[in-house]
Amino acid sequence: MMNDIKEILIDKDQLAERVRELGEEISADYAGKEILMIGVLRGAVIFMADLARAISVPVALDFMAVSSYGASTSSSGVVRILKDLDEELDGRHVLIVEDIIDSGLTLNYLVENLKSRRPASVKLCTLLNKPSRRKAPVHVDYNGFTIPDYFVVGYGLDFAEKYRNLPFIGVLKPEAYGG
Ligand SMILES: O=P(O)(O)OC[C@H]1O[C@H](OP(=O)(O)OP(=O)(O)O)[C@H](O)[C@@H]1O
Ligand code: HPA
Repeated sequence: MMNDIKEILIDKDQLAERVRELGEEISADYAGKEILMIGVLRGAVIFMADLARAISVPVALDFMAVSSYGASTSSSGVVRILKDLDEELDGRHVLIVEDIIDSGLTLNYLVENLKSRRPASVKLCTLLNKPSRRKAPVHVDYNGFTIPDYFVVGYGLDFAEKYRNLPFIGVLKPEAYGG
């Protein structure tokens, strides 16, 4: 797997430190409340597992699966719900957890979808943000790192289901995705 990586963009220690900071900020903002963390499968799982343990207020976990990419490096623009929530959102404080916001199409759709279920609040936390690629507006409440327009993998992020278990965020060599 390492042979396919051009450079390490964010190493393991930088990830751990930023997750700790986000956890502190979120814990302070939600003092006295309970958070329903909604992870967007599958990429957010690793970030979410670490972030949940960095938060000191009570959290409940639920997951949604949506798809807009398939085995491609650019979004098709069509968001499909593959798995819906098990929890009701009525009166809950929802924190959506994502690994990356790229075109914004996935989150633009998801935020509106979740708001329509009458939660007490909806906020968004993303590990990575590529604002230069935005096609649809998304309000980001908690942002781990703003990154340039590179196709990145690792720490949950994949290319065609590969590289999710790398412990860092790395830039994929173009030849690894046929570019
Ligand atoms: O801002 P956008 O352009 O919509 O892109 C962001 C979405 O794309 C990725 O998911 P993907 O569909 O690759 O699924 P995965 O999480 O299973 O890898 C990522 O996890 C976000 O959900
Ligand atoms: O850079 C990326 N890497 C992996 N998955 C993604 N989904 C949107 N952008 C990316």
